[in-house]
Amino acid sequence: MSETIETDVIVLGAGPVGENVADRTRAAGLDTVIVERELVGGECSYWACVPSKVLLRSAAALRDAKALPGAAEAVTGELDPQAVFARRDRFVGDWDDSGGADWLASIDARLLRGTGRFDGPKRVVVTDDAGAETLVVARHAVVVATGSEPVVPPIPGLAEVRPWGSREATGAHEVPARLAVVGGGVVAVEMATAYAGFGSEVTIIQRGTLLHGFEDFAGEAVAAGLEALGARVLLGKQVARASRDADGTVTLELDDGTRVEADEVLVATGRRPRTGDLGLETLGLEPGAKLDVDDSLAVPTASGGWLYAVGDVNGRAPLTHQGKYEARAVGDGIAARVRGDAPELGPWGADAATADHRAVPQVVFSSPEVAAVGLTESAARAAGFSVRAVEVPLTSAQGAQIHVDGADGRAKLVVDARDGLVLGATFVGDDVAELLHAATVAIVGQVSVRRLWHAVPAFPSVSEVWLRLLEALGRESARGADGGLTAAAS
Ligand SMILES: Cc1cc2nc3c(=O)[nH]c(=O)nc-3n(C[C@H](O)[C@H](O)[C@H](O)COP(=O)(O)OP(=O)(O)OC[C@H]3O[C@@H](n4cnc5c(N)ncnc54)[C@H](O)[C@@H]3O)c2cc1C
Ligand SMILES: NC(=O)c1ccc[n+]([C@@H]2O[C@H](COP(=O)([O-])OP(=O)(O)OC[C@H]3O[C@@H](n4cnc5c(N)ncnc54)[C@H](O)[C@@H]3O)[C@@H](O)[C@H]2O)c1
Repeated sequence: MSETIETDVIVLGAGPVGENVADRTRAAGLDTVIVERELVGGECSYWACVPSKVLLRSAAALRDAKALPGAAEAVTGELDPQAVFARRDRFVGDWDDSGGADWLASIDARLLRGTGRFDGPKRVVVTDDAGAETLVVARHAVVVATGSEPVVPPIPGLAEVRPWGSREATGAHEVPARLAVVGGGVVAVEMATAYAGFGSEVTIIQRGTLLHGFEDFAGEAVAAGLEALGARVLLGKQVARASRDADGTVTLELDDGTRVEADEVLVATGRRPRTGDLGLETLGLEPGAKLDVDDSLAVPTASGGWLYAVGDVNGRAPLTHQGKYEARAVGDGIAARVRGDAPELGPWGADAATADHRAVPQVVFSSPEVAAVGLTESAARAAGFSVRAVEVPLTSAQGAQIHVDGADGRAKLVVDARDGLVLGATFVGDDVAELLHAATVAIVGQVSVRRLWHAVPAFPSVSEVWLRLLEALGRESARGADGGLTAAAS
């Protein structure tokens, strides 16, 4: 061991979540060492959220312009993928993390570059690229924020065709003429949308339906949207085997005998927590498994309350914004304990990640977009709520018709019939992302539909769809403690 460092808090992983932990612990004056083996900023900044959204944005803007008389006539050329890739390169800083490292330096967090591994409680050994080892010992806490890694299913021949993962799809500099996409989750539909927008001949192969876990109409609309972009959508089919010819063509044989040929194949079949090589066995925990946490983000099985896990690695809500929310809670909670104060850990307390269970917002930047928060109708019923659910077309708000010609889409509100509180909302349509936060505020703020009648959406904004949803619940929902819904619940 070349060196031993003592510090108040160790943060393992400098993705968006680890960075936010360090931000809070440093704000509280705690000495903080943050360990990163790749790029400060993590998956999200360089290979996930940011580049994927940049790849999607230009084609979406072009589609909108082409759907608007007056603007359409001004569009005289086609999308230029190379210009989009150049814009993406700018957003990811050409995969240079000096900006992130400078920011860590500016808050006086100590960045240790290398791979961190536990060597017993509160002890992490960091090995740098040259093999030099540093032992870091935490006085108070270790926060694991090592993210997740893609899973490639054991389909015969698949690994041998050298498939793309999300890194290759978000980092590409060329557009394959034909792209096959295996999977039907968020990565699959967003990347299928992006490459269809670039002019690739896209085939998406999914064993079930698209966007499982969202309201059914979301996946159905996205499947129709992909077909409208020229993609082939094969649902209820599995890839049985894969091979690549000498000329580079990949052939996927499906379980029903269908053959799909492509120049590249993107495997987007989910991710697992990155805990396989963290030395968890030295803590009596299982390597490779997600780190289960309580609402203070502590790993309860580790004695002494010094071990925390935030972001993708705990498997609660693997999204950047939700991980950053957990990071703020855990950083402040650790600081409170060190000061000798009791952290606020009750539901909706400052140091508790309550929203992970009740109000996780997510936007899928497909065409149409999908924006959802809270429970779907079926999840609410499964959880035992007495449910009232209503759906309206997005174009019932005139703002949606003005926004773009040929507008389409749906909005759905799921309400607890016993007290009129909002349990969940889903919006599908062009540019619906910005509708979502109002629904998140309604759920977290425990605003009843009775009170929502007084939240008047501006005319002619797309937000008027909220009024249409209330009208679908009925004017009687403006009265009574339960919003008048009990009688109408099923
Ligand atoms: C294609 C794609 C698009 C996505 N788009 C969105 C989106 O639009 N919105 C959204 O909210 N979410 C999106 N996500 C999910 C989002 O990327 C993750 O939720 C987010 O990156 C999780 O942050 P994290 O800090 O927990 O993990 P990561 O971003 O994975 O960061 C973990 C960091 O820890 C480091 N690390 C791991 N092990 C060690 C170790 N032993 N020692 C030292 N360092 C280590 C890694 O190098 C990495 O930098 C997307 C994901 C993908 C794949
Ligand atoms: N806009 C966003 O918020 C955004 C964008 C991209 C990714 N993400 C997050 O990143 C994470 C990873 O996304 P993802 O799409 O890779 O995972 P996912 O879990 O959302 O979807 C995985 C898909 O792969 C399919 N699948 C799994 N095993 C398979 C097999 N053996 N054969 C065929 N299909 C199989 C599943 O049915 C599912 O459709 C998710 O947590 C997601 O929410 C978020």
